[in-house]
Amino acid sequence: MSKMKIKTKMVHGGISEDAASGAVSVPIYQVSTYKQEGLGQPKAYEYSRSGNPTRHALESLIADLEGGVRGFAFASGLAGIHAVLSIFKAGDHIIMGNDVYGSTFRLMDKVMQNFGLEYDLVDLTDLSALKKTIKSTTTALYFETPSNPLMTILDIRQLTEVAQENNLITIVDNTFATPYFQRPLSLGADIVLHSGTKYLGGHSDVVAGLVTAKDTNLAERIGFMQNSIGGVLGPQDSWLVQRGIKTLALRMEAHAANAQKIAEFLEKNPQVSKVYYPGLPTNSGYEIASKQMSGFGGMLSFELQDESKVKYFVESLKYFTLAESLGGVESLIEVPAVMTHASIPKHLREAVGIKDGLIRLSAGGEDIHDLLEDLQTAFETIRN
Ligand SMILES: Cc1ncc(COP(=O)(O)O)c(C=O)c1O
Ligand SMILES: N[C@@H](CCSC[C@H](N)C(=O)O)C(=O)O
Repeated sequence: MSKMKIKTKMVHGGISEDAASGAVSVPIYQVSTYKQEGLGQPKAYEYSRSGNPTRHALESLIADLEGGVRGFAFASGLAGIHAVLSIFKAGDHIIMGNDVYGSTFRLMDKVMQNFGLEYDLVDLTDLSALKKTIKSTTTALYFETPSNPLMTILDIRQLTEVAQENNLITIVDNTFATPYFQRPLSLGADIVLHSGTKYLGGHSDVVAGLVTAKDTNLAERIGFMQNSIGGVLGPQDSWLVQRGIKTLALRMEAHAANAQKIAEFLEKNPQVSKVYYPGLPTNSGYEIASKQMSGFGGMLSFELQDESKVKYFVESLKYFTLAESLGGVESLIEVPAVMTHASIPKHLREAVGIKDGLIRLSAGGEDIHDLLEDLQTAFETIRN
């Protein structure tokens, strides 16, 4: 039989039904502990932090989708990132993309550093900068592509080649692309992680993190940290994320189609000075994105010619809700410098190009005509 295609895997991948009852959705096992056969004889599960059938179904699904050996579900994306960073030890040096998500930076800078992890932020579009930063204690390379919020595209294949030559573990945050559009493990990465709060959940109703690894050694180390630190995803939320993933392919097509049209609309607008969307041929990441992604995603950012109008603009929209987060069926808009990336000091933010006036937008699944009309009205409002 031919291998299951990614779209089919979203519905039937991992553990997608209940063998005992025939239920076509995995039941919510709302339970903390499991009866043991005899002393020292647990069955498949012994305690729900260590393993829960509903969570396990989701974990097997993310592994299946990304091509990993085992998956892990956490109480948030950051809990997953924390567990992954915890597999390293004091004195290890990690190289991070210089425009990683603000709270990932904060976790590294304000938490992990206190436990002895060292890090450098590097512009990973510049391979020579990466090579110059690698030192004898460097153990890992960590990045997002597309990045939050500038949609910077990094060449996963090229970066993992450098990482492999230097025995570094490559960790990719695949939140923006999702496994529907991009699968970093197939391009040489070792660990892939997600804020499941975003496209995987897809309905702005759950906070979750998902991780998967390419080999059993890494998977065992992450699994040990998941159980030891304990930031696991509960059964209700595991079920919600699995349900979200069933429609991921359909939603991603809609998000990307809307984002492409919005980006083209913004690019033609004289009130806009710059648009960041990898699906625009004018974007510096367009060629690499076309090679390593099968779609450009639903996220984009832009700058207004007149930065003083940003507040007025984001507050005058009807369908774009002013809110942090992304990847839900409802369109969202936000200002990274004040909202999602406020945890990055201004000088670091500005050095990578996150200006105070940058606006980030998550294209939802609404009718594109309504979305464009809403934006057009806001542009007219700020012009008057
Ligand atoms: C790219 C990216 N990675 C990780 C996270 C962290 O995820 P969470 O909010 O689920 O902890 C976020 C957003 O919060 C994000 O945008
Ligand atoms: N206030 C939060 C930041 C949430 S950002 C959520 C999401 N990753 C996004 O980019 O929209 C914090 O301090 O962590």
